[in-house]
Amino acid sequence: MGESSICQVRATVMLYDDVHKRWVPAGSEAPSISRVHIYHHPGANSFRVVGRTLQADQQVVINCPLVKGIKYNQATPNFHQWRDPKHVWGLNFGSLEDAALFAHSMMHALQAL
Ligand SMILES: CC(=O)N[C@@H](Cc1ccccc1Cl)C(=O)N1CCC[C@]12C=C[C@@H]1CC[C@@H](C(=O)N3CCC[C@@H]4C=C[C@H]5CC[C@@H](C(=O)O)N5C(=O)[C@H]43)N1C2=O
Repeated sequence: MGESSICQVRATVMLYDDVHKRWVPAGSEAPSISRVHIYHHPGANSFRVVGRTLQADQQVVINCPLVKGIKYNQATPNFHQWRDPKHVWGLNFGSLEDAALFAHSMMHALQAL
């Protein structure tokens, strides 16, 4: 039994560049919409956020394990963010519905850990 997707949304995945104090698109230079999933591995009871660009190249722009205690910050209805040991991730959602769906699944995952 592998991983299954518990939600998929469209979002632009951003990383915060602490040096220059600005957000940069994850992956390539140009901001692009990605399909972002939260995958659940029932065996290990683990979750991770995986996003791939919608273009043909399907570049993986985020592959972030979720660990217990992560604070998920809904900075605005459309822009949510969280920290991992090395990065600050930001998701600019394609719609408010996607934002709400992702937040719901994220909160579920964080409670299940
Ligand atoms: C304690 C802690 O870690 N605090 C973190 C947040 C946090 C809290 C709790 C748990 C986890 C975390 Cl992560 C923190 O405050 N962080 C994380 C790194 C960046 C930031 C620091 C300073 C700047 C000031 C402004 C603010 C900001 O970035 N935005 C405002 C709200 C939405 C607004 C929306 C979109 C992005 C797209 C580009 C830019 C723009 O709109 O042009 N932008 C924005 O400007 C966005 N900041 C942050 O969020």
